Amino acid sequence: KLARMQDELAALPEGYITPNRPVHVKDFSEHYRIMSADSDFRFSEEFEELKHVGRDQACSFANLPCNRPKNRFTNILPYDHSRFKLQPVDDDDGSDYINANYMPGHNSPREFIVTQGPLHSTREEFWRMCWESNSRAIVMLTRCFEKGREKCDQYWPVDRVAMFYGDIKVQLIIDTHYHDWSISEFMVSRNCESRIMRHFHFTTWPDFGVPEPPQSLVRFVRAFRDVIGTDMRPIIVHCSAGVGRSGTFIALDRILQHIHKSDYVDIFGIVFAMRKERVFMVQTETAVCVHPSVSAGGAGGQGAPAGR
Ligand SMILES: CNC(=O)[C@H](Cc1ccc(NS(=O)(=O)O)cc1)NC(=O)[C@H](Cc1ccc(O)cc1)NC(=O)OC(C)(C)C
Repeated sequence: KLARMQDELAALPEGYITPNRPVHVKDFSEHYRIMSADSDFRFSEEFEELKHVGRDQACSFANLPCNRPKNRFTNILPYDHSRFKLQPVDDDDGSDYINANYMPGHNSPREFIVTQGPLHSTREEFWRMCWESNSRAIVMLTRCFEKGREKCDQYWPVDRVAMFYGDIKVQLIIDTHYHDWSISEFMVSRNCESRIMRHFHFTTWPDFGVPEPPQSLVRFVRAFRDVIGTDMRPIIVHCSAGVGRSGTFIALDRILQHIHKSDYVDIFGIVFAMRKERVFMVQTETAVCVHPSVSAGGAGGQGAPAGR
């Protein structure tokens, strides 16, 4: 069946971009060898085919004068059709706007909400999105400062003193530190209702770089998924722009779950689908190669918490 699918794909006319390119897991190492040969030549060719995917879609709300200051970067704007809409506040133009898009995952078409690292001026909107989406998990993939540049606001309390972000109260309950990440639990309250939200913070992934070793990211994704399971409430994912590291995290989460139940993997199709929802999802063609030995659980768990 897979061979017939691959023959049909190969027979498609020149220039037709196929949204799906399945590769059999047992062939993945050979596939990776071929694609990465000559300085990733075929990976670069395939990545180039994704360049324009989704780019014909409107970003009209992001470009409204009242919303422009809410965007961290001028070239990273949410598409209208998949943007998260905040509950509007009275007659406040733009009060439903945040730079964030719904994103499909392995378990559901709106499993994730991908967003930019909050600005100091948009931290209240960020917490409104956490509350109004009914999310119980935040994945953060950047540090607040990298190489002296602000990548993300310090939007959460660093000690047990409660912080208020608009009408939302956030109080740290517990935080556990590991070598490459920390996991915190917050009590989040609004209008006499309280919820527990978890914050999964991966701290060793440089912007435009790769985690070192890449296996640390695989371990983080597995630790995250071990805690979350298939909770159907949206998972909020952000880095600085909410495209490169966020897209790679979601792609890896999908791949690791998919290959537990299937004998093929379609990385191209996953990135193609994400780019229809948010611009530039996954920024470089050097995918984090998931060798079957890792997906079978060979990478080990979180290890003991690092010293504080
Ligand atoms: C290559 N860098 C960028 O495109 C960043 C946005 C960005 C994308 C991805 C990431 N990595 S991440 O998604 O993993 O956080 C960080 C920052 N954009 C900016 O710095 C843009 C400039 C730019 C760069 C490249 C381009 O093609 C168009 C415009 N600058 C910019 O927005 O300047 C402000 C912050 C002063 C308003």
